[in-house]
Amino acid sequence: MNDSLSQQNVGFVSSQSGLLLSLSAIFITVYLLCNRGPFSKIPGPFVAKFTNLWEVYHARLGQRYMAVHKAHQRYGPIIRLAPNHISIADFAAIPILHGSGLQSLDKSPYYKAFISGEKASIFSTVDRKEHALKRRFYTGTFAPKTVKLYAPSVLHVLEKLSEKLDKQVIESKGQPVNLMIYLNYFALDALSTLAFGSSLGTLDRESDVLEGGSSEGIIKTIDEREHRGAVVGWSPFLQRWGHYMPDPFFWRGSHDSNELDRIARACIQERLSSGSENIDVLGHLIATQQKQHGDIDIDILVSEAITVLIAGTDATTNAMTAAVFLISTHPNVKEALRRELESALGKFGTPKIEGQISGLPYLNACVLEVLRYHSPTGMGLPRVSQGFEFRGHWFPAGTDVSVPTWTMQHDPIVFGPDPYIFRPERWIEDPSLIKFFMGFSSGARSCIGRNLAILELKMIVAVVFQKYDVEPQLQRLETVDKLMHKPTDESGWFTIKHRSV
Ligand code: HEM
Repeated sequence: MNDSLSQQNVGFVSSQSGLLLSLSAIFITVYLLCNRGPFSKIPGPFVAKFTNLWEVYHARLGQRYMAVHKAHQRYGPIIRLAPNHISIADFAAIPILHGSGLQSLDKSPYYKAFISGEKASIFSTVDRKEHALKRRFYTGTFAPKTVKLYAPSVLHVLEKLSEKLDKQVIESKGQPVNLMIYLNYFALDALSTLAFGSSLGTLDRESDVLEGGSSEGIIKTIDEREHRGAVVGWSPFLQRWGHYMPDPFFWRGSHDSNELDRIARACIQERLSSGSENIDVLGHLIATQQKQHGDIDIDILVSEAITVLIAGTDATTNAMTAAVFLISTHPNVKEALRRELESALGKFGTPKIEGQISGLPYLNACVLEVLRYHSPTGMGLPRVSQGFEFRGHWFPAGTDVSVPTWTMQHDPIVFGPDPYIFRPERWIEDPSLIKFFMGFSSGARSCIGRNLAILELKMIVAVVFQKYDVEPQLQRLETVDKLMHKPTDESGWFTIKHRSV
């Protein structure tokens, strides 16, 4: 009896000391993480000191940009978002992170989550040298004077969109219409016309279901791929093992990607055998490949054409939807815009050539303000430090660093006391604000499609507000943050009628 009691005592004492040891180990680890290491003085959400799950969690909720913004408001301009990721809300950090040429930093391994298949694209490749080679492939493809040559193709798709909207005015009988889906069809058709040499024909069919693809359609496929990448990107564990997760969020949506690949390949093959010399993105890519390598590698052409389609469609659709929402809910802006458009295009007139709208200052200010206020790429774009000092902090090589785009585009020190107000006039009152515009990023990894994106945005805004009266269903623009910061589906519904004389 005494023996068993003393054995129990020994067991109790040893389990107590085990517990004590574990607690001490946890305490020491927490203490060391909080008080030692290069980032011990950098504040941030408490859990972010130990795990990248803080970022994964907010990305999965689709509100990461706002979580980062609130964290900056609470902890200051330099904060820790994960054990190895620091967010720097300071314009002075932009040239360090987003410099040109060899001054640029590698993209963070976050982007590996967007590699589909074997090869990384111009967007997803993280390595600077590999990227520089890919970027050379696009030399001149999206230069301002080249994009002007694409305008007739885009205007042709715009006419088709306008016909479909005319039909909707009659058929909807005043009930709300999903305008965002039509803008998405427009972006898909315009970009496939330019990049595949042949339109995906989504406006004609009023459907994004591809022949042989799943009934969910290509828009949902792109959206799911982006959201999945935007979540697993923050966690090397999920990048590797995510597709074994029971949650279908981590693996669905690959079927339509294969269909897109098949369609792009067929269009490109047809174009190559026809010998056509159309002036479009595909024509440029073929010519550059011949010049640089002397022959054609169809795998590269297919992969780049799909990259252009995916990179260009989603961001442009989001920006166009946000533009229609924001302008239609700001009557003063809408009236000022219509005055300018009418003086350039006549009453209810729509653009027939690009030159009619490219130089309109108020239209330009509206586009800049949409991209600032809504920020289609709201997140900080993560880069890998090569070792630099900033504001008294040392960021050793290998640290992930980013500048939070949405937060910076709402900085009251730069944009004045009303950064949360949609007010295009600010760009006309103070043209020097353009130095702080981050809509397309900057430096070596900035957007190659910005000239085309701006052209499409201006065309859509001109046609929608010259021809129609649109009214959103929601009172305010609701958004969700995936890879892109986008209007929710509900924000895309509008009633639409012709403008009365
Ligand atoms: C309003 C529309 C658009 C916005 C706001 C936008 C924004 C951006 C931003 C911020 C980046 C940098 C991404 C990063 O560093 O992670 C980027 C890159 C890129 N964009 Fe766009 N974009 C738009 C439209 C387009 C269009 C129309 C195209 C193609 C025709 C395009 C093609 C690309 C490509 C290929 C990259 C990767 C460039 C590189 O890494 O060298 N984008 N875009």
